[in-house]
Amino acid sequence: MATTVFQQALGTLESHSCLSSSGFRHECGSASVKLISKDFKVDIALMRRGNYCSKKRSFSLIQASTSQTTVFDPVSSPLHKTANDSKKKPSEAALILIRHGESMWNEKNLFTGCVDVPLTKKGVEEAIEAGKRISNIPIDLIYTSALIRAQMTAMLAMTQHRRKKVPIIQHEENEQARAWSQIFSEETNKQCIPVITAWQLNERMYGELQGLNKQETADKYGKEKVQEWRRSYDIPPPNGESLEMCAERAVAYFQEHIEPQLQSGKNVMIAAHGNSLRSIIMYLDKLTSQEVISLELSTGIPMLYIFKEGSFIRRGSPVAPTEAGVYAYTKRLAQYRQRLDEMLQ
Ligand SMILES: O=C(O)[C@@H](CO)OP(=O)(O)O
Repeated sequence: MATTVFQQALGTLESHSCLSSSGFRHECGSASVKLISKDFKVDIALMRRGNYCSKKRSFSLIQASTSQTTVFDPVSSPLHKTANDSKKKPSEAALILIRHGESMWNEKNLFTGCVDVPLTKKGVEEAIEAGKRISNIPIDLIYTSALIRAQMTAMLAMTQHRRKKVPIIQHEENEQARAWSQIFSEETNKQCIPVITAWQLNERMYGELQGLNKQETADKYGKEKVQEWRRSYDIPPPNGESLEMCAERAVAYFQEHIEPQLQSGKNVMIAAHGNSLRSIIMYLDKLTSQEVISLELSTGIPMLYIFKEGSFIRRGSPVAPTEAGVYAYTKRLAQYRQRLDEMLQ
């Protein structure tokens, strides 16, 4: 083979790194994981500096059926591993964050919060466009909020994915729901991506602003007051959640459920909301409560992070499915992309 995708990608790494640098701090802390028993209990001492630092967490790593799905993947398939590779633990994984596409209340400029509003036609198109941008990035597991706009976005984005795996919502609300949604073909199972819905990833609860027009609210209470409710870190809107309160559930969920998946080498996509994702990005990028004020997320724009050796490395937003810089950072991503090309030619 003449020039591999990896080699091409490496050639452009430098320029893309510059493009994706956003002024946020990228240095990451470290996480140490210690196995303390055979029943999957782990003790994770998160030694991160910043607002969520120095928290020692102890929890059971629940072996959800979703995390046990054995998937054929050009990157992780034993067919492509060398004897040496198979001994190594995966130390890197892709993490895609995506805010839902435009909702019907975004269009009407209404405070939405936890009200369960669907996408507009434009939102549907944004989700499909986002799917094209990430169509070459491996995804083993999808997390969404419990709200339809995030779920629609994840599903629509996956219609564009080149692996053509089928995203399947996991119904674990009770034993019957679990039993009735079982798949009885191992082969079919391998071609599915589990989608886990979690209320903890919902938009922050906007209290008594939900359903109010943003402009009319600013006219009534003053632009500064409304901006404080919308973007300050610790001032909640009337009877609603501040970003800090939203972070308490969203970041805790991320740390307890999603980080262990990344640590085990699973590539994850999270489809959620402006503020639940702002709180997660604050954690990933170690933003201060001042810095997060100016963090704005557009609807339907995917953001890629690489989780590597306990650190999150922000790669920015892929502008196109073949953008070399996206694949340059890790050899695994480059190999995945190359094998996809070979398989799907
Ligand atoms: O209305 C909302 O729920 C959010 C996101 O659309 O609005 P804001 O931009 O004020 O956080």
